[in-house]
Amino acid sequence: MLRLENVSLEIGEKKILDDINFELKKNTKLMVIGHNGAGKSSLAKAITQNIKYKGKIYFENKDLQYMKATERAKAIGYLMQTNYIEYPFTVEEIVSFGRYPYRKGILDTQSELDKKMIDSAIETMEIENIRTRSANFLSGGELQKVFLAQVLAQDPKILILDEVTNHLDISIQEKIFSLIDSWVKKGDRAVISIVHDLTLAKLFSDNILLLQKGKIVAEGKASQIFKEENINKAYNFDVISWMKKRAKIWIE
Ligand SMILES: Nc1ncnc2c1ncn2[C@@H]1O[C@H](COP(=O)(O)OP(=O)(O)OP(=O)(O)O)[C@@H](O)[C@H]1O
Repeated sequence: MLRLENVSLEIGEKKILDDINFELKKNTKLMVIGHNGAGKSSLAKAITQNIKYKGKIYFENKDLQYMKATERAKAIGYLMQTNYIEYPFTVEEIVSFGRYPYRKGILDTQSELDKKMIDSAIETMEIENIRTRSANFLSGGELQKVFLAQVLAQDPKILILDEVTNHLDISIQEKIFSLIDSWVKKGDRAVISIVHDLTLAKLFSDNILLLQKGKIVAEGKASQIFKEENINKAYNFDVISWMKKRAKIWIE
């Protein structure tokens, strides 16, 4: 579905992404993990064409660089790590922006399908109660749900979610990843989630990419990635002992 070939990115002297190669298959949930500054968000920006890179990125064998912006938006939906809105759009308006790739022009009216997708995204994210409210006065968690609803309304084939559970309380975190599970199960779709929470990565991934200083240092199922020799080295920290210690305090 998505293929990266020798993707590299340098800013000044610094190598941000270093010869990245991987393939994202249909019906897969891929999690990207790694230390702060490992290159996770830069990888998301390269895939979504928000940053210049060397190498090739293909969506269904089409070079993403040469796809029209609207075609790319139908292929890939991107929820950035930080989102803010300056103009006081309503929640419904923000969600409806997800449908722009399907309109003929800025003045084109919403189709029945647009309305259906907007309603469905609002219902899925359980934000009906704030539908007519201005986004300027929403809490961080509410705003995050609104942006996720927008990207669901966009109905892409691949979702790229950068720290999607930012601002969301623990009960919503579980819900969001279960929802992403169901979204992928609809078929012919895939998701790439960048997460810091290694428990979420273990629970909700089919595959994991472990990045360290812009390089993929391990790739595979959670059972392979969370081996001490991989994970402790990549974080330069005894991750496994720390995770065990954390888990232990909740077991009586
Ligand atoms: N436009 C830029 N100019 C200079 N350096 C940049 C730029 N964008 C990213 N970087 C650097 O590239 C490195 C990787 O950044 P990136 O945001 O991709 O990391 P990350 O793995 O997502 O980190 P975090 O977990 O902290 O969000 C960092 O050292 C960052 O400072």
